[in-house]
Amino acid sequence: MSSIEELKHLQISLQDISDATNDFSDENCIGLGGFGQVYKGISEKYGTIAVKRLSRDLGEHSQGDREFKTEIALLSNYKHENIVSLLGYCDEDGEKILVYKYESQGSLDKHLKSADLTWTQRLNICLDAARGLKYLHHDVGAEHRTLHRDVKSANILLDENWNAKISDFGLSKKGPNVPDSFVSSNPCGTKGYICPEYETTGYLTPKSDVFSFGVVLFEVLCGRPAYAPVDDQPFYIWVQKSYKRKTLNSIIHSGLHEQINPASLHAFSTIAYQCLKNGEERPTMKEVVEQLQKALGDQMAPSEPRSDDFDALHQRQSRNRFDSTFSMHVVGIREYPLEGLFPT
Ligand SMILES: Nc1ncnc2c1ncn2[C@@H]1O[C@H](COP(=O)(O)OP(=O)(O)OP(=O)(O)O)[C@@H](O)[C@H]1O
Ligand SMILES: [Mg+2]
Repeated sequence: MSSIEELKHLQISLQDISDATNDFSDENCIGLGGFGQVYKGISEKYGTIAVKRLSRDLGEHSQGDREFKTEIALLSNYKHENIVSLLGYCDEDGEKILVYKYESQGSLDKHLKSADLTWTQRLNICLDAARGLKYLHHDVGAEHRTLHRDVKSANILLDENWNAKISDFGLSKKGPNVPDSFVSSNPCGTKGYICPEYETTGYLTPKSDVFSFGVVLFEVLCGRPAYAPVDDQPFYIWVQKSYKRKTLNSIIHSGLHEQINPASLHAFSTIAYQCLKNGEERPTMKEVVEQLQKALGDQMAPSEPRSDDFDALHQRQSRNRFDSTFSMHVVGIREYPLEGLFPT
């Protein structure tokens, strides 16, 4: 883990950020999150940027301050096409600001309902995001292995070509040899996406991210956000019931009916459903990537007939469905405090 001293080269002056955002003008404000306001800016050096300004009332040593330091420390270590790029940061005059490459299509949650976003585009977005998470869980090397802890469609950003990138690492946990399971004392995650066992036990594992990602997959399929309950029940319970009753046809985004190849829908919904199972039974992100690749391949295959009656096909295919169980090696319950990532 880099110390803040080693990251000095990432510093951007407050003056440069202020110039780029028209002195943080309201017209430049593009969003508001838990960290504070987000502004679009144009910088001579970096081009179009997104500027996250920590709310002053979150203050020093607050959760926001910890998230600020975690985000810088983590993102400076990651280089992957499906992970958002941190260009720099500013810690000056009591301001704490993160500067990212601007992703022109914004976050995935804003596009869920869009009739213009095709099934193939949706599949590619999910596959990109899954590759980003797979990188964090498996590919980055033991030393930098990371649980994201706040996987949701608002934290998946889209560039001008609809390539997806995982963002918002502030809540992430990492450390040398992050264990497969630990108890978190910090509040984390977002309602609608948090796995049920975390709410009751406080346990976090890579499978917690997998659960949240499964929720995102169903958001993409149904074209609605998971933070809103449906029929007085959490979104994930609603989709689980529909999957089990084989009535998915009635809950998928109406604009997708005509486009989805039934085999693709089968592969996609099956892996999404597996992600929502109990911790041990959920797939790894590696397996999620493989199944999404299959869903994309099935969609591109020209010979498959389109069918409006996916549920009938699902009933036939479900006998052969992807149903392996995945074991997880639990090495113990440990706490990785975020303090200490940086010298104080
Ligand atoms: N790099 C970026 N490029 C373009 N838009 C961005 C970028 N980063 C953030 N945004 C926009 O700003 C909004 C707010 O982002 P932010 O991450 O602060 O909040 P959030 O994701 O809604 O919630 P949380 O605080 O839990 O992450 C996003 O939904 C997105 O639309
Ligand atoms: Mg966010």
